[in-house]
Amino acid sequence: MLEITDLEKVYSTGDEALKGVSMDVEGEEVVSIIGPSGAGKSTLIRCINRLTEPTAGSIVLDGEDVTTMSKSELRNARRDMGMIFQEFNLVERLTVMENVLSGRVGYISTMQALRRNFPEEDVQRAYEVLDRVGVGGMENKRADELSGGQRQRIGIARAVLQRPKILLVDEPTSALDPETSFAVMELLTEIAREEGIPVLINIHEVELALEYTDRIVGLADGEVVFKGTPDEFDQGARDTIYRAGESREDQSTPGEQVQKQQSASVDISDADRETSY
Ligand SMILES: Nc1ncnc2c1ncn2[C@@H]1O[C@H](COP(=O)(O)OP(=O)(O)OP(=O)(O)O)[C@@H](O)[C@H]1O
Repeated sequence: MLEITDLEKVYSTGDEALKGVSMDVEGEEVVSIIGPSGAGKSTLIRCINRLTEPTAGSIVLDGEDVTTMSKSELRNARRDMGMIFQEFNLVERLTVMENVLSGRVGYISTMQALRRNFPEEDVQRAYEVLDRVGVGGMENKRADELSGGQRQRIGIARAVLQRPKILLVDEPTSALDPETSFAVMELLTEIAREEGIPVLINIHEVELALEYTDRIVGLADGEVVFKGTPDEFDQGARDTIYRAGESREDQSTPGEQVQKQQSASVDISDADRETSY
């Protein structure tokens, strides 16, 4: 279904975020990517739909290489990839229903989109999906009137309405309290099973990865250092992922780290791409 081979990403700042990552996601499995801060987890997820442009390697989704696609091919391919974000990426001043229906924008003409003229069946399904994710009855509320957990449910509903072939999830619980985090992970994995699609999740909290995912990929300093099931994830694996990252992080001086942060915030080429999704 999704096959990533020798993926590399070097940012314009010179940061080597991914150094030849290979992994795959099959069938209906839920795979988590874990690793210390700066390991390259977000970069990996975002390279898959080219929100971040990979430097080298291939990403094959359902037999098609995403890395070599033209803009219009990529637009079509993105319909197959439902993306769920850490900060929800909702349009705050729009209603819940408008936000959810934006998941269908890739399927209608520009004129229809401008008039927000969605087919009746999309609207009906939006009601059903909103009900399923636990926010039925909130269709006419503005997104900025909702709690974090409710917003993430809308984010999930929007991705599901897209009828994607895979869900890509970037730190879905980082902005949520622990109880809501468990509820959102449960919902996400249940929904994926109901829809019969695989999920790739970048997740900070190891405990959530162990509880809710079928397979774990451990990244440290841009490299895959662990692949296995939650049962195989022992203290040795934990040390490999987190100590490897720590010892490598320690190699740069505090001055170098500040410099890195400053240059990371001005990577215009990648920031631009974020807004064009
Ligand atoms: N836009 C950018 N420009 C330059 N460097 C970047 C950019 N985004 C990330 N990086 C660098 O790439 C490396 C990997 O970052 P990434 O955000 O992918 O890691 P992560 O594992 O998701 O970290 P976290 O868990 O803290 O979000 C880091 O060294 C980071 O500083």
